[in-house]
Amino acid sequence: MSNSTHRSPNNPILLSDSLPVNEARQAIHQLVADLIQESQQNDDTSRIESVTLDQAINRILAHDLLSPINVPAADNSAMDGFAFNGDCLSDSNNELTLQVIGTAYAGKPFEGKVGQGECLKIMTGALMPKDCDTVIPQELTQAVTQAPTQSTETSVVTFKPNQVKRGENRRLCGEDLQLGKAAITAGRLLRPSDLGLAASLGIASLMVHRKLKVAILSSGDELRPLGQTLDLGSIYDSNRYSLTGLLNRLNMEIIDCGIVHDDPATLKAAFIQAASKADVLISSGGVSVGEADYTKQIMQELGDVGFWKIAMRPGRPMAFGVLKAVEGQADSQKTLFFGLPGNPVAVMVTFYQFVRSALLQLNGATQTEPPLTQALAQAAIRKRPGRTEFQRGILERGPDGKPTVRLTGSQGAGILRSMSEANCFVILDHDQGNIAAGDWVDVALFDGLL
Ligand SMILES: Nc1nc2c(c(=O)[nH]1)N[C@H]1C(S)=C(S)[C@@H](COP(=O)(O)OP(=O)(O)OC[C@H]3O[C@@H](n4cnc5c(N)ncnc54)[C@H](O)[C@@H]3O)O[C@H]1N2
Ligand code: MOO
Repeated sequence: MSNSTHRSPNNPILLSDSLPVNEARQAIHQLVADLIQESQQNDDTSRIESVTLDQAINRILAHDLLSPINVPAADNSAMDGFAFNGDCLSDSNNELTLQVIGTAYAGKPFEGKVGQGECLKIMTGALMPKDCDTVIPQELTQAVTQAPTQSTETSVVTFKPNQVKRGENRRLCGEDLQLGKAAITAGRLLRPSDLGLAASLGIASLMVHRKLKVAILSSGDELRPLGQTLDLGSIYDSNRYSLTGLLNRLNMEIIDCGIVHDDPATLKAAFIQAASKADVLISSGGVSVGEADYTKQIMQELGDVGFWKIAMRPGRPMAFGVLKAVEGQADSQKTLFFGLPGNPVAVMVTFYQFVRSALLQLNGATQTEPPLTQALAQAAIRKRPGRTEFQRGILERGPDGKPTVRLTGSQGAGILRSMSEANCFVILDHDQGNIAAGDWVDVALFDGLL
């Protein structure tokens, strides 16, 4: 990371009492950009690997994928119907009659010549004969068999010449993809359609950025692992499981560092260990005012980490910066660090708002922002201006067909059920005040479908 003050997580601007969400996002984006630049200078080719298409979903394409062929490879029919030369078309409403001289099937082209007054029965996907440029769909024609003993190949079809325009219902060579042009550009988070597209080009494997190694740990004396009986005041560690789910959805390689208790030496050892193995470390808990003091001290020794109070709810306290695997060593491997607040909903909100985009950016993705949509609030929502709020909601279609959203009950930062029952965040802007029933609000869906 650069030592320039404006890029440091400890920048004085960032220490303002409440940092607006957008400024926090910008600072994270800049630091990640610096880390990427550094690794490019080191010419780190180990960050790229080849994977077969069945392993490529949710990976990030490392180089432009150039098409080795035209798609389609030749002009072909987009409809089941009759192919002919458009010279015979006109604005006339009078029936035109063409002689059917053969059939072209997908994968079995017609090799003969189609002359004036003639046409060819053609199936969707079949190659267009070179004399033909237009296809009339079968349902717009009437087949007239010339003589009961003759086959369809010698029958005629009639249709109105004003029902189709020259060149219609034909897919042109290269109209989908052109030979040598980028079919998918570098930085794409690969979706099912991209895998299909690569396969349609005959490409069986893709060069992708290697999975990021993301270490996770939970900090807190009250935390117990699953399987242990709870004593008074202790709770099960749920954050590591929410984080595991979030990271699996992004196809990251997870290094689970377990629960670390509130002891400076243990915490420091855990951070050093995680930093020596991982590209990114995400911890939860231990960043609020009371607890941050010794965490701050450790962070200062291990790297450059800022402790932020962000103008958002939930997710107000958060630590962010870089850690080094070896204390005080300038060229030690750098690990991006997110110290998320301990409250279970705050963990998921801060992951959504800050960590997700940073991981995608660090992993080479060009499009890192999740899409937003809008819905009508089913009921009034209380909101104080001066902070961004991430309420949990259910997006559904209202009786008039318009998208509406309702909140999932109590919205406390520790109430994980409010997340579990929701299918979206209702995002209320920094300057936004109370919302009235029927107002439009921003909504971010949890699930991507295609
Ligand atoms: N005086 C102040 N107190 C607090 C402030 C503040 O600004 N001033 N901020 C509050 C907010 S907002 C949050 S969020 C929390 C964040 O504190 P920590 O990050 O130090 O988190 P903890 O205190 O460790 O835990 C908070 C809460 O979450 C539970 N927790 C923690 N880890 C886990 C886990 N892995 N699985 C399940 N639940 C977990 C923990 O038991 C606490 O109930 O600080 C406020 N206080
Ligand atoms: O903002 Mo805290 O992060 O409420 O949970």
